[in-house]
Amino acid sequence: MTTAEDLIAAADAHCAPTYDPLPVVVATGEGAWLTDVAGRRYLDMLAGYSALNFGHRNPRLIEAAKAQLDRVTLTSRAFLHDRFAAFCAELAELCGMEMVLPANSGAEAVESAIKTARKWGYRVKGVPAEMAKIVVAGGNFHGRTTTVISFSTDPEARADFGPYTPGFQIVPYGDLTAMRAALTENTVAVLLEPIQGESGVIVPPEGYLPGVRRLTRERNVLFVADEIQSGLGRTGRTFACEHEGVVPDMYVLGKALGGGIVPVSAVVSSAEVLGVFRPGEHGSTFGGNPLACAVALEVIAMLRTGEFQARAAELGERMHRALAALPATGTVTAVRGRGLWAGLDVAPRLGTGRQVAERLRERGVLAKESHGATIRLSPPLVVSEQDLAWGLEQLRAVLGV
Ligand SMILES: Cc1ncc(COP(=O)(O)O)c(C=O)c1O
Repeated sequence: MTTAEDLIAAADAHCAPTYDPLPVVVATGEGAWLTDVAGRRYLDMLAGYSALNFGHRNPRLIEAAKAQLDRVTLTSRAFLHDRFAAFCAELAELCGMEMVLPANSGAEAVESAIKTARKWGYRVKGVPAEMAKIVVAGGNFHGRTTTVISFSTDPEARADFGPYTPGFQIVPYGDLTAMRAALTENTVAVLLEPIQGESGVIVPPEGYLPGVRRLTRERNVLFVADEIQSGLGRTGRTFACEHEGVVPDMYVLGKALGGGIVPVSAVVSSAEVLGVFRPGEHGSTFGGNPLACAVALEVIAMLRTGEFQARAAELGERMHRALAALPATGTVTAVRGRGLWAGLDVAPRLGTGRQVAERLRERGVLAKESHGATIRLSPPLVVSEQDLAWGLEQLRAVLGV
């Protein structure tokens, strides 16, 4: 039998070393649980960075995917297929918008949103050629492509990948005064995560998102919400923006939209904004493919029930109540988050976030560190109350409380 050690060594030998995965080799998954090649079970408290909101191999999604596999899987956009119109219409409706630009990965959708905002700036707002500016926040994470890392403030993500794409201005996250000062007549968009995921689950101060909405409306600037990680139920609402009653001009979606089965992403906006394109100006061979549409349609139908959002809100409240007790123990210096999503900063005496993640793994819980001392928790929204409580018990045991 091939052991986990053999498989890890083979992956190390043949895969570009862009990741440093925990030493576990998964063989199967179901709901909130993964099983490794030796048959050991782990509670998945990461859920593919929120791509698995509906759990591993969700039966409804598997059924939708299998049915579509038996019909047609790819046409490219050269021909329409019979799931495409429904996918666009239903996703637009879920977002309270009118049009969809389909893509595959999160970064591709962010790139598409940037291109959309620039076209809109030149064709609708009347910004002079090559002058469009997009305002983004410090600590952002929007993906790994060259344009997207051009405005990253994370040296690790950015170093040695230049030359960088111009046209972006970085302001501190959560600072409305800085945002107001940054908006000029050539600003076409503000691009923000309503909660910053990769940075450690940073929730902006109350009033920030409505303030950005007000400012962008006053200055005729598009408010682009990257809800790739925060959206589709994770925070207890369909969109994180909803917690403050904010409706952006554009949503960027990905991850959970494909139910953890197929990569699906999209830009969703008004007909005025997405209608700026003409055929030939943008495209994607796999964007909106039949398999992606079939799975995403089922994801949308599941979100329409409101069941997953309610579950994230209820279990999230329990989780945050349990986590809120940790700072008093001196093991954790800060707890942040919303819904079934949390970032904890571990006290330095407990070691690095990575070391804590390793100790969690030894106890049967998979979670991931981010940036040194932070541990992120984002279990599938289908996790049972008992399993979640067990996972949090393992966390307390690792912290020694
Ligand atoms: C907010 C946000 N935007 C964009 C991305 C990039 O998505 P992908 O990895 O699918 O390109 C991520 C991924 O973590 C994300 O969290």
